[in-house]
Amino acid sequence: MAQVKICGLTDQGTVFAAVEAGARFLGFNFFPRSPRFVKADQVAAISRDVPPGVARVGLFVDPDDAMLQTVLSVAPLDVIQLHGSEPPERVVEIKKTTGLPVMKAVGVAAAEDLQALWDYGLVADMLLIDAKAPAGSVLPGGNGLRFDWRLLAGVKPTKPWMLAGGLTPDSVCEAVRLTGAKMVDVASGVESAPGVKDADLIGAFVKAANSHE
Ligand SMILES: O=C(O)c1ccccc1N[C@@H]1O[C@H](COP(=O)(O)O)[C@@H](O)[C@H]1O
Repeated sequence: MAQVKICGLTDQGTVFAAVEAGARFLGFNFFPRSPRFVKADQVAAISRDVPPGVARVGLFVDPDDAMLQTVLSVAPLDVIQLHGSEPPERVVEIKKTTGLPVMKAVGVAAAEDLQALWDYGLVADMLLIDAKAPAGSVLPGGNGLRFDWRLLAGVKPTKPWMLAGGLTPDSVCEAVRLTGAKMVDVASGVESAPGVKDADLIGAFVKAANSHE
């Protein structure tokens, strides 16, 4: 059984669908170039009735302090997800300036990429292990790409971590089995078109993530 984060929610209906399905993390994407981008005031409106125990995660890509302050002055967030090339010192700064826990994304394509898990494990509160975006991609994540999950065999990060990258209702159970992930994150795998979440797929994803012992 793995806890689920549904990332890239933009409307009340799918926030409700994710909560109803049992998602424990709701992701709101503040990267302007993403098809899942959502404005802070919209997040404030659609996340108002989120029950206790469900964390609202703000996804940022190399944000400056002004951007973080602007968003946080409007949108109620519980966790900051950093999905850019923020170095460890910047993770420390953002934790300090926002006062929120930070989940740092680490892109993995090969065994050598795993070193970053130890580096960021020293400073971040949580880690997000995602497929590394191909060079030249517009999006550093959310591309529906997976990595070779066998790379994580025997790897025990020092901080709580989520598995991400190309997960779908059909693949998430196998991903959890192979990696031992206790938390999983999905964006494109529960959409009917880029940026358009599908309540049935969200339900199927959470059910599949929970079906592994
Ligand atoms: O979803 C996006 O548009 C996005 C944009 C920029 C950075 C990260 C993004 N999404 C994150 O990427 C992973 C995997 O997504 P997918 O399931 O493969 O589509 C996930 O952690 C999202 O939070």
